[in-house]
Amino acid sequence: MAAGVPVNPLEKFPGYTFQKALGTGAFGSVLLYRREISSAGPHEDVAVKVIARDECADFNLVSREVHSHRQLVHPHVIRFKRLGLTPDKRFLYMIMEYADRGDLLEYLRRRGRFREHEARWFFQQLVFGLDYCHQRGVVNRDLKPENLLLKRTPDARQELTQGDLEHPFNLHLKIADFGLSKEGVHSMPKSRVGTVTYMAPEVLRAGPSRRYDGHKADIWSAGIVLYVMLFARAPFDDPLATNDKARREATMQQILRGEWTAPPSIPVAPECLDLLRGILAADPTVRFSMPQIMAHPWFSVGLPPAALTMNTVLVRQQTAQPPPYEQSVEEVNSVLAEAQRKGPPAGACDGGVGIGDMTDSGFMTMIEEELEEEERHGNNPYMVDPYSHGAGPPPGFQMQAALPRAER
Ligand SMILES: Nc1ncnc2c1ncn2[C@@H]1O[C@H](COP(=O)(O)OP(=O)(O)OP(=O)(O)O)[C@@H](O)[C@H]1O
Repeated sequence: MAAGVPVNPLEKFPGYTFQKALGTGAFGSVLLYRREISSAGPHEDVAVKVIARDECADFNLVSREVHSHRQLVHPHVIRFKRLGLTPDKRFLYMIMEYADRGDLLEYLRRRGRFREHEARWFFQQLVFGLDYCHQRGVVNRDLKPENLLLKRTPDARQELTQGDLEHPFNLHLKIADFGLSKEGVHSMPKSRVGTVTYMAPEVLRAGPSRRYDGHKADIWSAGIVLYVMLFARAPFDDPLATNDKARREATMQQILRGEWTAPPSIPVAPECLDLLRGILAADPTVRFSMPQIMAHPWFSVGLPPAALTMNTVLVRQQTAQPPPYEQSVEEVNSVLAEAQRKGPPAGACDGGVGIGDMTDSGFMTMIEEELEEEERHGNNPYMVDPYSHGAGPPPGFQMQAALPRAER
């Protein structure tokens, strides 16, 4: 639980019953609640992200996350439901759809690398979710297995005693975490954000005078996710580096050189390698676009033809008639405005997890404003030391072979 976040911040809310804490991120804690839909019976489980309203909260990021996320209504995107302030006004909360099977990284750890058709199943879902976000004008910029959540399909729930419920085909993948996303006119961001392992070369090279196309950068990250699912290791990495900083530097250099290979000990179909080569092309102008990925023979196996046009139809419908949002944009803006006004502090932020600190993967999440500030001071933001914010490397931090998640 993030520092200062009460055990049950919604305790005064009728109809909400606290279940358990789900985890802690850079900007708050996520809690599981059961919400009554009607007093007679039906209920739904929701994930509630709680963010302290003190100096730990960066309202630009929160506002960006909420506005990007709110408008995305798709089977492969976690649904945003509502934003509010706790009755004591000390915490912002964001109510979202709950994904009950954890994240893709944990799942990979539990199950080991996926077989090709299993990796394809998740990759297809990721691509459909991402393509939808792009068509709605939102680039994610932080795609990684930790931000891809899994939820049992409704059928799987009905067959509780049947077979392997943890089988990939019983799981739906949903993109979560739009904290680093950008919308519309900003879709050519000029900054580097995201987690190094999943960052495209042009993102590492970006600067105030060097913009990059966030769509192509997201496609690169999706390609890294596919590689990780197939081979249970990252394509760019130096596991033998003596320390985390050296490892990060080596990873960045490898990404910039754009050199990667598939482990010969794990054979995959030539079409699969062809797709990976198209996506992990260092030059974003020749990198596969969404339509190229969707038309690729490895990708389209098992898909009904209608699947390929589903997003275009959905986006057209949602543009003509906005989907039923739980909360109007005016209500969201008024919560954000109230949250930004001076109010009672929510308590000390001893989590040390401010901008620029270590992420799950032990790499730094680089936030644009900070990087631009670095450049204004003549520093190379590429060289920003993730430990310079006083956090230091997490105690006992050690990357596992390929799929690291540091203890918080
Ligand atoms: N909708 C959700 N359903 C189920 N679990 C969730 C949901 N949203 C977040 N979680 C879990 O809660 C934890 C914290 O999530 P959060 O989005 O705050 O941070 P993060 O993605 O881990 O980190 P960061 O925000 O620093 O990238 C994660 O372990 C995540 O898997």
